[in-house]
Amino acid sequence: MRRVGRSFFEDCTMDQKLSYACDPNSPASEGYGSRMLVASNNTVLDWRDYFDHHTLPPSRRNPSKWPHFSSNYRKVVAKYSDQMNALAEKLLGLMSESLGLPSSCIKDAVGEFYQNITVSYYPPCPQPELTLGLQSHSDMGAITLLIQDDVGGLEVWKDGEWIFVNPLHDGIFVILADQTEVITNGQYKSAPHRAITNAQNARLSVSTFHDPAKTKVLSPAFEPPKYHQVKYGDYVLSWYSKGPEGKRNIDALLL
Ligand SMILES: O=C(O)CCC(=O)C(=O)O
Ligand SMILES: [Fe+2]
Repeated sequence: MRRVGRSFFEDCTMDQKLSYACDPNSPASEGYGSRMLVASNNTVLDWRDYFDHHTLPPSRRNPSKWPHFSSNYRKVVAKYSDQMNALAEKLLGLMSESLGLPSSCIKDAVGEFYQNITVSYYPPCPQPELTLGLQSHSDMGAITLLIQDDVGGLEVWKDGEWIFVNPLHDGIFVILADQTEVITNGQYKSAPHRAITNAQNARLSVSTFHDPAKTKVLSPAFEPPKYHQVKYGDYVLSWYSKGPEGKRNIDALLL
């Protein structure tokens, strides 16, 4: 997956990339784009190019919208999507059991996965201290599975400081997202994270997001609830209108 992702960003001409351009006016639209996140005061521009693939449910999967320049690109993305889907479901099952719930509990609360695969490409940045690759945020959905190359740049906010995530070549980094925090009533917390840049090396990461349907209503599976119930589509709209900074969107749901 890393190899085909890298080939798109490094071997294709700008015209080839732009032939798959996403719609810049529609959040999370499928295709190639730059700098998705802009801070609410419009000042922060992320130092990032990306390609977003809509991969699940099967009705959203249309490989003709994915690059064809590398011969097996579409096959690799489809297979990777299926494998990440199975892993995400398994992990949510183990988390449910760890809380004394039936193993299907969190997955049932999320419903059918809406899965997006985003390949992020961070070119070397001449002045890395002036910008971020991707500003601080927590992911909106249920669970994100991330792989990165050996350059490194992902940081997670823990105990009041940013912790650098050492790249593990064969490791998959699990990032819990906001709806898992709601469903587990805060027993599992979503993790604020960001990507920093560096002046020397381009960096690649692949995030596979597993989200509820926009129509799904999420609420805590435990009493007394600590979070308001929320329709996922409303949550996404508010995330994009207020900006992602840190965890302020999920904090707004606290009772
Ligand atoms: O590039 C990374 O390591 C982080 C990517 C990320 O957080 C995201 O795509 O939501
Ligand atoms: Fe993220």
